[in-house]
Amino acid sequence: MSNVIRHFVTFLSPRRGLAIAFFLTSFIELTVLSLAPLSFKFMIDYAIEPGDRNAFFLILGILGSIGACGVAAGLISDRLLATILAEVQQQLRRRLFSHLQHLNMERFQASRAGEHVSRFTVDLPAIEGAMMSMMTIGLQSVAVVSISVAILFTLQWSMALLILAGASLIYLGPYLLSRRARRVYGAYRDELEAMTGDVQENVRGQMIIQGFHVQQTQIHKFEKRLQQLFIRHVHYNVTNASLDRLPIISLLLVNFSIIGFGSYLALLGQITLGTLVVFFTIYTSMGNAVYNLTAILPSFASARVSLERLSEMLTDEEKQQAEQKDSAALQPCPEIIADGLVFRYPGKEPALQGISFTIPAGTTAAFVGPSGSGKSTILQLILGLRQPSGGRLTVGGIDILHVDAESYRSRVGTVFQDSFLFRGTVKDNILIGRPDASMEDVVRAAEQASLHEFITGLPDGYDTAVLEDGTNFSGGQKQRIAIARALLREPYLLLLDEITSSLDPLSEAAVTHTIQNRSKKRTAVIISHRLSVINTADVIFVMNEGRLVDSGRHDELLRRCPLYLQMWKQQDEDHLNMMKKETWTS
Ligand SMILES: Nc1ncnc2c1ncn2[C@@H]1O[C@H](COP(=O)(O)OP(=O)(O)OP(=O)(O)O)[C@@H](O)[C@H]1O
Repeated sequence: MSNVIRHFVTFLSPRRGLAIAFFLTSFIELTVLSLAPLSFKFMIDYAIEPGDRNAFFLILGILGSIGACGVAAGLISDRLLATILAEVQQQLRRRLFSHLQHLNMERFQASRAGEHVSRFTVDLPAIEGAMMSMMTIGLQSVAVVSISVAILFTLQWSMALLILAGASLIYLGPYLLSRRARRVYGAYRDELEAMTGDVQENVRGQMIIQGFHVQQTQIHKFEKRLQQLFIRHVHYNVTNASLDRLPIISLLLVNFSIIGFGSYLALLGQITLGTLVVFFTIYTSMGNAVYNLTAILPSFASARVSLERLSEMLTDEEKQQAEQKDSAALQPCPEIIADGLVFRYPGKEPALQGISFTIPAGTTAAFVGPSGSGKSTILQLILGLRQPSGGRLTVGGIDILHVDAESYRSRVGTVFQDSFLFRGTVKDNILIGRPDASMEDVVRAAEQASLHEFITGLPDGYDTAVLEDGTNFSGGQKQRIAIARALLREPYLLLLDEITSSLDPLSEAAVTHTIQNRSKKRTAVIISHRLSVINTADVIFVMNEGRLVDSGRHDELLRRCPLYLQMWKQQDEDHLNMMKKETWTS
């Protein structure tokens, strides 16, 4: 609990002024609330018992004025709290989203589909709920209990002691249960997250699910997930109910003892009737306060689980400050040097096994090889999305291990195998390459990617809406938008991963021409299964099973590299077969 409160205090510190105003107004309200039971004593002992009407009206007037102050302070504190909580949520959402933008690829791939979304939809609201409880019920209950204890001890110590012991008993049960509750909440949350991930994956894969007509298999798989979730859900509800029930039982027991002991003291004449009424009233409000405190324990346990899940984000900024990065910007025509490069995906055999190569400044290099030979991995290492497990990789003299992603990638244009489009317009999607580019630059990039004519043929041209995942565009169109995006950046280093796989032969020829007709400032690295795209590259690296087996120009490799020759012949054969098929069908 103290850990949770410590975090909450950290969240409050940037808005210290608001927080102080809130605590001040709350203090006024709570003091009024806590002292309210004393009014009975004054009424009974100074007005009702002596039968003094003047004293009655005086006490009533004073009580009314104090009460009005309390209500006004309460209203102000509500408004302050609403602002504080909204600001804290806003800040946490901002930090979480920004943290998400800087997660490395390994972390993304190790996470489940629903994990990151549930940080926003489950964990942040849980933290807000607990903060709200702490600053309303928690604060109120602690104040009521402290003030009540002080009053009770000034009135009669033995009664006060008994009430204090009783109040501790009410709190004890839930406190002991809280560790188990945290475990149960965490397990339930994990299962809920897995279910969200399943639903997300199912929605994204609907085309395949319906295409293969495997809905029943999906329902069956989801049923299994629901069964696991059901067990966790029952545990969750039982724990919640126990956290509620235990204090009620303790409250009844303590009620019984206090009524007996208090009445006995009054019977012996050791306390006045007014004092007895005050004791009962204070005990009732104090019992309620303690009960309320126990009622917010589940939200604290839940917030603790959420804070643990967000711990990566909360420590992120400190880590970033600790890391020393090379913020040197990429120079034109960078030379790329790999020396004994090793890379291993977690829990797998090395995908790259000690690769060394040099891509001279301003040249076009191509990586070819069978599927799974490690080509895309090299590209991701050059881009700095992954860090080498061994060896050294420098781009334009910058060691990729210490590169500052922002300054380095600002001059790198990349087209990935999967040409992802964001919701927005075609223009927005191209502008991702360089948000401050002019419309002329956008059109030029689109022309270079053989896209301009297609866009101007659309009803809304560059302002045509792109739906989620770019579902209203074909694979080839998406790929050309992604190419325009990369070219718009005017990159010093161009990285292209299978960019022509979805293009028709005409677009392929046009795009290939654009890329090979490079500016003097650019180095390009191309991965392609289509050797026709890369046969004019300055240097071609042939990969097989994570190793570099040969390198050279197209003609040289055809003469001396059996694997390259085999791939070339295979491609020729495929091409001929395709031509024959087309002639036959036409
Ligand atoms: N995210 C990943 N997690 C684990 N292993 C991976 C991951 N990505 C690739 N691999 C493995 O690393 C090896 C190299 O993969 P890579 O994608 O670099 O090959 P590639 O030559 O680009 O293949 P392709 O031509 O089919 O795209 C393969 O054995 C692959 O299974």
